[in-house]
Amino acid sequence: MGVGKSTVGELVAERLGCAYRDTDGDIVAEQGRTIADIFVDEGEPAFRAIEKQAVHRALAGYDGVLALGGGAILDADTRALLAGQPVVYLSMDVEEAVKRTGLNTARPLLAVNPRRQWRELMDARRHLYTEVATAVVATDGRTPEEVAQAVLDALELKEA
Ligand SMILES: Nc1ncnc2c1ncn2[C@@H]1O[C@H](COP(=O)(O)OP(=O)(O)O)[C@@H](O)[C@H]1O
Ligand SMILES: O=C(O)C1=C[C@@H](OP(=O)(O)O)[C@@H](O)[C@H](O)C1
Ligand SMILES: [Mg+2]
Repeated sequence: MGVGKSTVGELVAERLGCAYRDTDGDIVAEQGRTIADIFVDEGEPAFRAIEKQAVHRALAGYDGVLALGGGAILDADTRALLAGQPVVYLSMDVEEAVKRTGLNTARPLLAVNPRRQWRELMDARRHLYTEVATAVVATDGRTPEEVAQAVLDALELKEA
């Protein structure tokens, strides 16, 4: 969360001259409410069910860059769907995470103590990010443009 998937995903798509979509954006458009409101109204399990459908719909016949929400890979079917696709895991350390997400209330899972909650989520999820990733790109100390370039390099893709 907050590592730059949405920001960098869009930049990578621009450079490749291909489509871009973000499953959180799709969910907000389809539901007509924010991610935070879905969590408050219906809870995390309901959000995960909506998210799973959104990822499956987004990937069907898709040719472009897709930014996922950070928790999408908690679902085993979603992880299976990602197998065989180029998947980039963007990483950062906890201090960078707090800088990028700390004052923002859009991410309900970081709402109370962002440093502790981010660390706990990463401890629970790191192995899943590693499992689905075909490339890992560190984002600490890099601008979004530099991260986008590192993603293209890691995937051995050239700008359009
Ligand atoms: N490389 C970077 N360096 C500094 N800030 C960044 C970087 N990438 C993204 N950000 C900022 O961090 C915040 C979270 O980015 P976002 O793309 O929404 O992350 P994600 O989709 O992974 O949660 C945004 O305010 C964004 O502008
Ligand atoms: O990691 C998570 O569980 C979540 C990440 C968020 O997306 P970003 O990773 O784009 O912030 C969003 O889907 C929701 O707040 C839950
Ligand atoms: Mg995002």
